[in-house]
Amino acid sequence: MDSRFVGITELVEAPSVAVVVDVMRAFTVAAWAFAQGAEKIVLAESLDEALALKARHPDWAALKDGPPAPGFDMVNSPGLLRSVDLRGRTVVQKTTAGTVGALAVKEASLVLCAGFVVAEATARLLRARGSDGVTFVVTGEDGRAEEDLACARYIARRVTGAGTDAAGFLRRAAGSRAAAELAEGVRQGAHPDDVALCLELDRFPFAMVATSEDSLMVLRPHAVPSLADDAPI
Ligand SMILES: O=C(O)[C@H](CS(=O)(=O)O)OP(=O)(O)O
Ligand SMILES: [Mg+2]
Repeated sequence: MDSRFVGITELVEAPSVAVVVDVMRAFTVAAWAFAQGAEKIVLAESLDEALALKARHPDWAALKDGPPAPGFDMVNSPGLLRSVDLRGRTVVQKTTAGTVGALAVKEASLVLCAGFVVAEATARLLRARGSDGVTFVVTGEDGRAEEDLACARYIARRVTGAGTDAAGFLRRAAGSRAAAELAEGVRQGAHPDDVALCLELDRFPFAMVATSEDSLMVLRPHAVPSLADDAPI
């Protein structure tokens, strides 16, 4: 498999297969939202669009990064989200990096959103699809965020090679600027457990697939194929 690792601004044309990586924290949060029962996540283009969607659908739950804000129900923190009951709910998510990265590749034929918590499921889905080339969108810090690069490279290795040791990749992510900022309280809307939760390898058994639905980009959990189906097709 040919893997490319690019920042959001380096995307010139829609890749065929895109894995959009945001470890801290958008796609760790998205995975927790599904674990808490959310049916789907609508990725909003802007804060205004998120609020407009919420106004049109008052039963939806709107989520943004940074501090809490009027009109939004939740912030972009896995530690805070893990105690929220989201059964059957639609979540609208808008963050600085993760959701922007996913929307930047909305024309791709397959868009997966990922972090360490869904790494193996993501790799297995790519393996099952037999994808020749995968573009990993490293959403943080113009493509240089250590936590996203480490996760992207780990997933790429898991697609092609068995038995990749995760420890070095997780260490690299733990030493990232994002981890330090979360630990030091620089990033708002955070819980003390956020870094640890973002570094929980394979916490969830599903991948996350984004598709266009009624002109919105919608993220849903996707059960991965069983081991028996793992050979490329
Ligand atoms: O909530 C986060 O951790 C970040 C916010 S920022 O990029 O540090 O301002 O958003 P995300 O899109 O989840 O990286
Ligand atoms: Mg990030």
